[in-house]
Amino acid sequence: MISVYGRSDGSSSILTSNGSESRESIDDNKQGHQSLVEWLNETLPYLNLPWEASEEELRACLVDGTVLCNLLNQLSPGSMRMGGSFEPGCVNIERFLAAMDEMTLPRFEVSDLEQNTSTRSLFDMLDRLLDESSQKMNVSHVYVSILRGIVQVVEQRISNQAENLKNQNILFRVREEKYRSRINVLETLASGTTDENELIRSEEKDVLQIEKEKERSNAELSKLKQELEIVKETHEKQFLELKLNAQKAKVELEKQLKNSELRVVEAKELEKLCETKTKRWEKKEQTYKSFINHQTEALQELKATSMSLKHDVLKIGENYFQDLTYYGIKLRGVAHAAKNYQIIIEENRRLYNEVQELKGNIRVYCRIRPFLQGQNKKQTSIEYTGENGELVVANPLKQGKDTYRLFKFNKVFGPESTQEEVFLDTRPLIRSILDGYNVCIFAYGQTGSGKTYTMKEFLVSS
Ligand SMILES: Nc1ncnc2c1ncn2[C@@H]1O[C@H](COP(=O)(O)OP(=O)(O)OP(=O)(O)O)[C@@H](O)[C@H]1O
Repeated sequence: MISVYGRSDGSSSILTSNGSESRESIDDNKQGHQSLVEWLNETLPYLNLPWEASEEELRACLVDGTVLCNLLNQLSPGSMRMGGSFEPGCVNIERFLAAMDEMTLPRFEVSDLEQNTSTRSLFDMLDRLLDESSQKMNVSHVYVSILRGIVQVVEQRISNQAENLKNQNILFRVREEKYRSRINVLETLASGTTDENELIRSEEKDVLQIEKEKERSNAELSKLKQELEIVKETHEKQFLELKLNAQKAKVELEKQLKNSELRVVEAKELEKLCETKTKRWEKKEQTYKSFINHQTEALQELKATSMSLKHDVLKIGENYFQDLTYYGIKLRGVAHAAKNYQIIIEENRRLYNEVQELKGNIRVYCRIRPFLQGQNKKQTSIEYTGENGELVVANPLKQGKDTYRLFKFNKVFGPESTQEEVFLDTRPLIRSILDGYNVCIFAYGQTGSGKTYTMKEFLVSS
């Protein structure tokens, strides 16, 4: 919609459909609006319009045409033909237009205003007429702006009336369509009953189907009721079981609560024990720390001693090496001496065995056994034993020269001779055995003469 606003200088500004207008035109429009309000209050004091009255308030004031008529009567007394009071609505506007005719101002017909399509051109024409009249009749700009405002109010009112007429036309059309549809229904009802019968049959079929469905639904309902009862029983059983379980769980929970309380007490005791243990550990830690410090000090001392020992060991090693070299030299001398010693020993051995050979390779010794216990000591046959191995044996059974018989041995051991004495005389033969010479020692004599006794001791001693 495009609205035309009056101005104090007689010009007009155009407001676009989205309501945008230049800043300059808005300021001019405000000034014109305020001057219009001031003029209306001065002309008709009973209006008592507020200084910043909005355009809507201004329109509401002017909408019924009474204020327009009063204004025209005030500006041109006696121009309005009325008896002191105005009728509301279009009557006042018609009177206002008639007064304008008398004032030879251009006018318009109310019937033209009722047609909404030509309203815009009509008001454009009015605007132009107002411009022309203001130029021709030297009417003040204020007056022209008032008239323009009046025209705008009339425009608004007429547009509202046109909108109402449109709505009424739409309502009438809707009602007409309703009535037409009812008439069509009635015509179809009157046209024949066959369609109705078919409709009735189909309705009966529908009723039968509905009854069947009702029976099915009843059966399903009874089944559902039975299932519901079963479910109810099971739920009750489950509820009882849950109740029992809950009671058991409650008892168990109480037990667990008691156990937990006991555990809490135990935990507190443990906490106390832990505290005491931590104190002990702290004490032990302190003792260990002091011990470690002591040990570190001892270790440092040990390190120092080990260093001194190492120094001493090095010194000893040096001395040992010197001693070793010294003893090596000595050992070489000893080895040299040993070589000579071996030669001397060999020589000695050779000489020794030569002595043994000189003593005799075959030696015969005689040992006289002493009398055993229970033997008569007077019944001996030994008459004489010499130191050079001579032995004289007496035979009482023979007489003369044959009574005594002389035997010659390397040595004769008497009855009092000991085992050591016998061995000392045979020991050089044992050395000859060790020197690699072959030696044979055997005993000869009658039974019980002491061969085993002598040889045993000889073997043990050797
Ligand atoms: N010189 C001795 N001094 C003391 N007792 C001896 C001596 N020689 C032997 N006898 C004793 O004489 C007993 C007989 O000695 P032995 O058994 O050595 O004789 P024997 O010659 O070996 O006899 P046989 O040929 O029967 O074996 C033993 O009881 C032994 O102890």
